[in-house]
Amino acid sequence: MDITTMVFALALGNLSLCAALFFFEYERKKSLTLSTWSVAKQCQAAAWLLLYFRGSGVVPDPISIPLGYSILFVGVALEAGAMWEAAERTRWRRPTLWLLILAIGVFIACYIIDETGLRTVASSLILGAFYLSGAAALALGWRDATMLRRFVAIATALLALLVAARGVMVLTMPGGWGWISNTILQLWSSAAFYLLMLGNGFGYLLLTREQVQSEIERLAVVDALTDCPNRRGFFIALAPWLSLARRPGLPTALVLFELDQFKRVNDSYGHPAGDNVLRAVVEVCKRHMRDSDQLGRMVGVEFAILLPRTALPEAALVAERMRIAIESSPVKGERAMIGMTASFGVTTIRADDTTVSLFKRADDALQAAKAGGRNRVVEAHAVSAAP
Ligand SMILES: Nc1nc2c(ncn2[C@@H]2O[C@H](COP(=O)(O)OP(=O)(O)OP(=O)(O)O)[C@@H](O)[C@H]2O)c(=O)[nH]1
Repeated sequence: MDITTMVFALALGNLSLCAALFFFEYERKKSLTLSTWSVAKQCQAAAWLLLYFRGSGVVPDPISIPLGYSILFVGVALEAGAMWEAAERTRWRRPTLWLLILAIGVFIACYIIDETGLRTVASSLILGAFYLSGAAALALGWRDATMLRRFVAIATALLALLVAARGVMVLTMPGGWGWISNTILQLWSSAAFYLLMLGNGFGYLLLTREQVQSEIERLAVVDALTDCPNRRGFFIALAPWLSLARRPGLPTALVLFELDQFKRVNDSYGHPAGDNVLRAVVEVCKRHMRDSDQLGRMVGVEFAILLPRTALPEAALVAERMRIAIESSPVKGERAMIGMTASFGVTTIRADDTTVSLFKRADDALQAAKAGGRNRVVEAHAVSAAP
């Protein structure tokens, strides 16, 4: 395959990726990362098309070369940026912008000085460096990465080095090295671009897939609104403490609390304000917890706190501190400060407890606190002792 045909294949490949992305995004809300990658692919498609038309003699060199390569640099730099963004390193934009300005400046200067040799050195080194940056983003979190992701990172790095090697060869051995002539190197370099197009496509899809997967796994155990464990996450944390309760030693306490008359907050200030109150209450509670304590959102406005190695009187004291803190920490709403109170039920895990019996006891105490006028702490034994 001659170089012009390879460049045409690169243009077509990038164009087909653009088309696939366009239809994928058509009915979806665009994510920022996907947009960056889309623009990268569009730039690359436009650049390779321009370079193909140069090869076919349609667009003259003084226009197609500086413009085509500048657009290609932008495309490859954006592609690397999309990789960094997908790897949750979002501060790539400013350095990339400066590097791009520098790269385009150096390339045009090299082109003016020497239309073939120096120009090839500059373009190969610049493109190789940007591709290497994408490989580095893929290699982040190497230890936990899947084999496929490691493969894509290594393949991208090796191909990037092959692209850059052409520049080094042209600079150090302009006449070629043995049977490796400049034409063969040019062909290899074009093949490397082709494989990079495919490899980076995989790389990008892998990164985004991993991100979505980990978010799904996180949301299975974490409440999206308050960012504390949900019912499932809390029960997972509770399980070992239930088993430990069968052995002699310090007890573990469970505090169950519910915000009082929360419906009124939603009705008076709106649901978003209610959400803010929930987030603020969680923050207030966290300030009164030890590192080993565990807070979870059970359902609606009901929360549970696990207090390891804490006896009932101490747990009641912690609950009382939280009750006072919630009462004295009104949340700033759009129209007014929103005051809040909560009712608490406190118990400790018994040797024969199951999750059901434990929560039933804590809930009975909580309901007793509600029935007793709300904004108070009730210990479970007081409920059991009641006639
Ligand atoms: N803003 C907001 N409100 C919620 C959320 N989850 C549950 N709620 C609301 O919380 C309110 C809970 O009301 P109830 O448990 O019936 O009772 P209450 O108004 O809190 O009154 P008492 O429990 O009797 O003190 C309901 O209006 C729910 O819609 C949430 O995630 N965000």
